[in-house]
Amino acid sequence: MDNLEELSGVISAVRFVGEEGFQILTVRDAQEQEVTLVAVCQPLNEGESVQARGTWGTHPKFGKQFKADRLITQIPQESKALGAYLASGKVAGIGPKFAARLVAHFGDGLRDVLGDEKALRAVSGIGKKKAVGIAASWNEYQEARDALIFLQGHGLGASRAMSVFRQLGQETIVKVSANPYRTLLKTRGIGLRIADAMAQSLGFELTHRDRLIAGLRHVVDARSASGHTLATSDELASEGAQLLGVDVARMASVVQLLLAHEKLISVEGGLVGLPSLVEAERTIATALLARAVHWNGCNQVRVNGELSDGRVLSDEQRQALETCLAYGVAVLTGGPGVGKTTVTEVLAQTLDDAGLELALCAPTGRASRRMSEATGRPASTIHRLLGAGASGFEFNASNPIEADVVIIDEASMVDVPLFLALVVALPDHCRLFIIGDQDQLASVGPGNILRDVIASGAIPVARLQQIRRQGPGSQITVQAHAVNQGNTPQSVPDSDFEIVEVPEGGDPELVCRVALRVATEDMLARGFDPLYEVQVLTPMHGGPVGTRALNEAFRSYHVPGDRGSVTIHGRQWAPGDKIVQTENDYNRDVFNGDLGYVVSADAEDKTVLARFEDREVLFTSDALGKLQLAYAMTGHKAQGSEFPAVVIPLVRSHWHMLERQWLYTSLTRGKRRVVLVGHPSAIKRAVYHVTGQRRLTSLPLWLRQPALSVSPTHKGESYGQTSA
Ligand SMILES: Nc1ncnc2c1ncn2[C@@H]1O[C@H](COP(=O)(O)OP(=O)(O)OP(=O)(O)O)[C@@H](O)[C@H]1O
Repeated sequence: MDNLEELSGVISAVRFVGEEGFQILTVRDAQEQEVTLVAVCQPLNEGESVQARGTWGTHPKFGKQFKADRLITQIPQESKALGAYLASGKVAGIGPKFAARLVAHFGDGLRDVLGDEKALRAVSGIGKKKAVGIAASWNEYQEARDALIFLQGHGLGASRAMSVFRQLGQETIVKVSANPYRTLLKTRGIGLRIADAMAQSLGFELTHRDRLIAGLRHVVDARSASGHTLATSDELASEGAQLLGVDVARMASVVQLLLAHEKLISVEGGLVGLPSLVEAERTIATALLARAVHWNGCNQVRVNGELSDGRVLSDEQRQALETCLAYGVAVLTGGPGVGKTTVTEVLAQTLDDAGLELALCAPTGRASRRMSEATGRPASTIHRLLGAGASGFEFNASNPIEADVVIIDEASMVDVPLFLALVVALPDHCRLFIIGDQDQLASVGPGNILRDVIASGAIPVARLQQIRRQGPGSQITVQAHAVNQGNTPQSVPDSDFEIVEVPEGGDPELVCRVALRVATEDMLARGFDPLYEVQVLTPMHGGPVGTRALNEAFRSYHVPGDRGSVTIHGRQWAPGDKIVQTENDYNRDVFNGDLGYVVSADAEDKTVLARFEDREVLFTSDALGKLQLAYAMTGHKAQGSEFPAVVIPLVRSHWHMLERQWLYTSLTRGKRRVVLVGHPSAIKRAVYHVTGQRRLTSLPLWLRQPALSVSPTHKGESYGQTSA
């Protein structure tokens, strides 16, 4: 049972109508008291009777109000009230004039005839067309109302009910009653828990086939959301059984059912996966193996290993370059400062000199800009290279990109769907070089491309191990390698790496305050601009030292007293606010992970003007949800980006998120200064805690299966048959 209270009354005023059905209303309740009702539901009008369930609360500015969780409207029976209701424009074709005529003609019987076009035609001034229009509109309105009552009656909140009705339309009741799982799970915003509650309310059995299938699909989706493309059948059955509270044998038979219907695909050794992902990995393997052969064209390329600035490649780097030049596909990998960029530069120059057309790309906007700066050549995001737009990718298997060589940087971030899109869009003759550090955090999306390709042994890999970034002050690189090898990092005086320890056991907010001082006053004293050059990275969003708390603290420092801030959709925007884009926006040319600064915000137009590097971009209301404050961000969000200085607060309360790969990735984001601030035990935990869980994927299987190799486009020995 919920603890919701009831409120019923008649709407006496509509005070505010926002987006997505958000409304603030005045309601005259049964005691003739005027109260404030806040609801997210279908548009309501004055004169309408409402019955709401929800909670009373007090808004800091607007005082006492009732927040509705469920809300149904009642259509008045009494002719005068119904006339006022219709006069408000609720039913298409009826305004004040016709409402009055209808009331005069039908009196208290009006409600019963509104859906009957023949009866309506008896009223003077209502012809056939008008009568048909009114009846249709009324019936539609009634159906909508019935659907909302039905959905709420079976436990959906008012705003969810409205969203479901908007997506399913007039057939809502029939569709949902017949198969709540299939229907509701296809609608945006509804997950298994809600669909299941609805189905239970409709009387579906716990062992209903649709419930079991929906549960199993949920388990499979959750696995791919955490990066796997495969699972064992036993795992799926037991996780599904636990989720739904049914026995494992029953779920095991559902796994078999989905396999029989090819909704799951069996790989080998009891492993199963989603057909789309497994097929994608198989296609990737085929495309890579086809290129893993000696490439004749480059025998003519002369490699002298000299850079324009006089640097000469080390032996290790030269070997790496030669491996890349010898094959149609190769991986160039290594930790920070080992010369990946340097080798890429020479590789690109050599191939360019050979007259080949190059395309350089990286998974994020920031990484591609950095690649371009480092190599002195144009580079784009992978999405941009593939011509991504609202309707998908312009370049694909039937319309390949025009390039002889593709070099992709920060490959650890690329997931299976994006890598698939890239490899299928390569022309047959195109070579592919994959550059990245396999010890960085894995891609957000499913798969483990870089690690899998390296581990398979089927694709040539050039490994760089010697640190080339020299100098006594250059400790970031040294300490990053130490962390990667499981050693506790050391604070080195007068270097670019420092640890500021905060005593344990006290208030975790102390770490937040010390981090603030380190990232502002201390950085300023060392010549860094705290707003533009310093980035704070933390493992999580919540808690006293998560992004939310840190952003609040840093905002108070950078925007004291909310200087010049305006409120749009309940969020504050102030000139100078540091923000990050959280999804790719091709219309605005702003990409996931891009950092910007608010220039101005307009409460009236609900727009925010922000500067991204040297461009100003206008964000309209619909795009604001994709922007977040970025004084502090998670290490995951910063993947692929670099900053002049990085401050990393670490506290014991981050415990379960503290992990070596995360720390390694975060501290390699800083180029000129990195400071760890926090509890010594939290730093140790981050170094020693290695999440043993590897992603279970099918790419290594396909790469190792010789039967899968396709005949190479270019004649030559395949990689596995040579001594390279
Ligand atoms: N052969 C070399 N001779 C002299 N300096 C070198 C050589 N190779 C690399 N360096 C220098 O070492 C530093 C790191 O090299 P580079 O940026 O290529 O490494 P990276 O692996 O791309 O590093 P990160 O991943 O941290 O960006 C640079 O300052 C570079 O100029």
